[in-house]
Order: sequence, then C-alpha cells, then structure tokens
Amino acid sequence: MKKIGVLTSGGDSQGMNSAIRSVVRTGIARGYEIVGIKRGYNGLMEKDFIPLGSKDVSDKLYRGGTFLQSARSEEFRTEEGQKKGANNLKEEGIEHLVVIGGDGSYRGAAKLNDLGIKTYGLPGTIDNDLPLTDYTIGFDTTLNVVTDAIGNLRDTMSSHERVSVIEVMGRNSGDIALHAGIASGVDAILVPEQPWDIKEISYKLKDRFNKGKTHSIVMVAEGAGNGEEIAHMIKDHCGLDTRATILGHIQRGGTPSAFDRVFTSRMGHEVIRLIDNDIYGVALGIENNDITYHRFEEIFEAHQPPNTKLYSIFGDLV
Ligand SMILES: Nc1ncnc2c1ncn2[C@@H]1O[C@H](COP(=O)(O)OP(=O)(O)O)[C@@H](O)[C@H]1O
Ligand SMILES: O=P(O)(O)OC[C@H]1O[C@](O)(COP(=O)(O)O)[C@@H](O)[C@@H]1O
Repeated sequence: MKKIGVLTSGGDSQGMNSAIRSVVRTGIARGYEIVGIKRGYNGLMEKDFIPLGSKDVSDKLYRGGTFLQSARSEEFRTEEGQKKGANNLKEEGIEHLVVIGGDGSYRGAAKLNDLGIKTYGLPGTIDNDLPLTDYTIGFDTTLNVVTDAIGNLRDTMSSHERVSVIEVMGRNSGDIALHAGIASGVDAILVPEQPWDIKEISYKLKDRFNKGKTHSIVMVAEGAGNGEEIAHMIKDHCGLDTRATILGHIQRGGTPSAFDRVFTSRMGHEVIRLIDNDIYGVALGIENNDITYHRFEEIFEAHQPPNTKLYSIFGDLV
C-alpha cells in the first residue's frame, strides 16, 4: 500500500488538526496508508513517525494547535539535514509528503521534492502572508480571537478614558491588523505596507476625545512597530492616557472557526486527488473560493501585493 507522510511545521495555526484529519480520512478512503511525522522537520530528522488511522484523528476537528506538534528545525535547514530527511522517508517507504506550514516550511518541502519525495504544501500560518492563496489556515480564527480581545479592551478603556494600543502578530504582513482592525472599528491601523504618521494620528485621536469620545483603539501590526513605543509616542504628542497591549501567542490558540474547518477539509481532500493524479511539487490555496494549486517555484517568485483597496476602505470608515 502506498504511504503518505504528513507533518506540521513552523508556527502552529488553528485548523492544522482539521487539515491532518482530512488528509488521513480521505487518504484511507482512497486506499493509502498515512504516517504522521511528529514535531515538524525535527521529527523527520529523528524518524519520529506514527501510523495514523481514522480513529487517531477523532476529536481533533475542533481543537486548536496541532496534535502532531510543530517546530522550527535548524538541522533541516542544512543540505545534509535535507538529504537525511529524504532518506528517512525513503527507508520508511513514504513516497508522498504533505507539509502544513508557512513560507519556510514550503522551502523545505521544495527541497525534499527535488530529492525525490513527492511533496505538497498546505498554507499553515495565521499571518496570511503566502502568495497565490486568498487565505491561510488559522487566519480567520485569529481574526476572531483578536476581535474578541478588542471587545474586552474597549470596555475598560472607555471606563478610564484611555487610548488602547494593540500590537498583533503577522511578521512582515499587516493582514491580521488590517482585517481585525476593520472588524473591530478601531481608530487607526498601522501596517508595514502603508506609511503612517504618529503625530497626525495622535492629533486626530485628541480631536475625537475633545468631541466627546471616551476611548480610542489603535491597532499596530508587529511588522509596523513596537506597541509600547507607539503608545509612548501618542502620549507624548497629545497627552492622552495610553496603554499598550501585546496580544502575543494568545492569537495562535482557540478552537478553529467554521471557515478554517471547512477550508482545511477541502484542501486535505484535494491533496489526495492530486496524489491520485500523480501531480506533485505543488502548494494548495484558496482563490475566489476554489481550491487551487501552484508549483512551489511559482509561489516563491510570486509577489503578494499589499491590500491597498481594503486599507482605503478603512480610511473612509474612520
Ligand atoms: N530556505 C529553507 N530551506 C530549507 N528549509 C527551510 C528553509 N527555511 C525554513 N526551512 C525549514 O522550515 C522550518 C519552518 O520555517 P519557518 O520560517 O520557521 O516557519 P514557516 O514555515 O511558518 O514560515 C524551519 O525551521 C526550517 O527547518
Ligand atoms: O512562536 P514564535 O516562534 O515566537 O514566532 C512568532 C511568529 O510566529 C507567527 O505567529 C507565525 O509565523 P509563521 O507561521 O511564519 O511561523 C508570527 O506571526 C510571529 O511573528
């Protein structure tokens, strides 16, 4: 029986479990044997392999994190590590490998593909920073986590007539800040893709307080600046009482949203179809609500344009 390996790599994201479940259940239904590789590429180095049956993925659909666990592996970054990984898979008779992770994980997957393992990438990152897919796994859930957290902050900020500066994740991408900021009706959004002027923002906030506002919320993407520093700058410019909140890893947890569960179920299913059709060396995504795939090289060369349209929509809403 043909064997398919599956691993989760890089930062975990809500929906990875649901993606694994879909690969396992669909793969078994099509007559494949599925092998889980623990702790990302670290587990690949150490042959930390477990057989995955249908029951092993019960009760996983609605859980955040990844039951296979994840890691960032230094050894696998080296050429020797990659050869060792490919050999470990070959020794185990694993011909196909599904890698659920972000850009770094995809680069590793492409190397394994060159070494004779038929590989597939699923976009597992909360950052939404992969090209040729409209969404990445966990992004939608993270937006809901951030939006809920802002609701709580709004209550206390309003009682104390304060400005809340909220720093969110996203590495070099402002997508979490932009989408969650619009969903939360914040007063300003600072993202790395757009210029911003803290003096101008501070004066606008002050003006709104003068007109009767009792609180303000400023959303900062981690790639745009440091939340604590920005809070101090605002206070210095306009004197308003300001507090910074760094949401941190709380954003990566929580039960996956219905969108993330359906999206990952569809992608797991599509991976098995690609395997059946001997298509490999590709990563999957969702574009205009269709599950699509592109060669790794195409993804590495593609540029993800900044979402200027959404940013300008926000500009008209504040
Ligand atoms: N250029 C690369 N070549 C081979 N493997 C890589 C490369 N970049 C990253 N990796 C592997 O993928 C892992 C995850 O990558 P990382 O960038 O940390 O997260 P993500 O996949 O979420 O972007 C790394 O720890 C490393 O083992
Ligand atoms: O959990 P770590 O290793 O501290 O990394 C934090 C980073 O991971 C992320 O949560 C997700 O990034 P990746 O999916 O690229 O790993 C980023 O938003 C954040 O900058």
